[in-house]
Amino acid sequence: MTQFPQSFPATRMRRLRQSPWIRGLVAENTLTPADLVWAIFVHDGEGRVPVGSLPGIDRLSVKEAALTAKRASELGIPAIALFPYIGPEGKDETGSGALNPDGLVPRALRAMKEAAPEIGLITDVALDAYTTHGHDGLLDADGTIPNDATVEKLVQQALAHAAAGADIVAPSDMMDGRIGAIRQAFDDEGFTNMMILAYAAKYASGFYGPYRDAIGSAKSLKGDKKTYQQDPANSEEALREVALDLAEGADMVMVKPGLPYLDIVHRVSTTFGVPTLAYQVSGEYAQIKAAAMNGWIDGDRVMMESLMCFKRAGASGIITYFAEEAADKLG
Ligand SMILES: NCc1[nH]cc(CCC(=O)O)c1CC(=O)O
Ligand SMILES: [Mg+2]
Repeated sequence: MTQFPQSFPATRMRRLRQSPWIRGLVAENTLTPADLVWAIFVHDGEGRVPVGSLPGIDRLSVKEAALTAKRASELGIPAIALFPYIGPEGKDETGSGALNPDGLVPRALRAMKEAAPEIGLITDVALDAYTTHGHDGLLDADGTIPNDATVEKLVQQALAHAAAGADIVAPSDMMDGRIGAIRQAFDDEGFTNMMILAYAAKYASGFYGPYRDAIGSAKSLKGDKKTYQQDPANSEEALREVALDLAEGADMVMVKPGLPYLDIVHRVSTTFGVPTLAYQVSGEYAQIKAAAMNGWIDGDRVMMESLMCFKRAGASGIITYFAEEAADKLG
């Protein structure tokens, strides 16, 4: 522990806070558009469709997604994470739509790559958007989510994304062993340079509410995800999860949700020293927007403060629905 021999009045901490230039000079952390990953929703229809529980966020057609990739490039945002809205007609019991090499996500990937090849594209590997029951995996008759059978599906989904031009796949399902299985399949198929961002420490959280609305799984979700996502009471467990995913071949790890879990972000980044991303999830975005719309907080200020806090905690980057707004302000 550092020693602090200073004492008042020789030391006055307020000297370094007296004007913007000195505050800027001594700032310990910075936030730039390069820290942001823009989370977007894509749909199979035309144009943009607002998501009621995420004010300012629309589901985007493939065409709009391509324009968004160009916009990201203009704003200096390095990467986009895309999440599909799949209507009832595209869902089934086993989530077979997730494996379709010409499905919505592969088509969006191709269009976005063509529009802005300089932007990194990150896909969500999980079955929840595609299953009638809304779980990230398969669902057995007795209500269990079978681990190993689910992993086989996820491998196929990840391969479809890689073939369509994804730069990073991000398995968000929390099955055991899926990172190793995906890495093995990538190596077998020649996708040696595919990056894997593991949602290593993902908690069973109430903060995902608006997202499930956005991808069309809110109404269909049977039960909860507590048998595969982590218990919010635990942090040692998060370190074990991260260690396993790194050993299995993850290049980067993610902690999710974000703000309420900054202690986990900090512990992971200091313990492992690997790129650690944090996901400012839908419920966090919605809280800030709702309070701002009521005039209870200054929305812009709280947006920027929340993003800076991720950096201070040790995040290498932040997946956020605020990416466009924040990058615009920072630009
Ligand atoms: N594969 C599921 C997935 N991927 C990203 C989110 C949540 C993101 C958010 O709330 O913004 C979820 C939701 C869940 O686990 O139920
Ligand atoms: Mg795990």
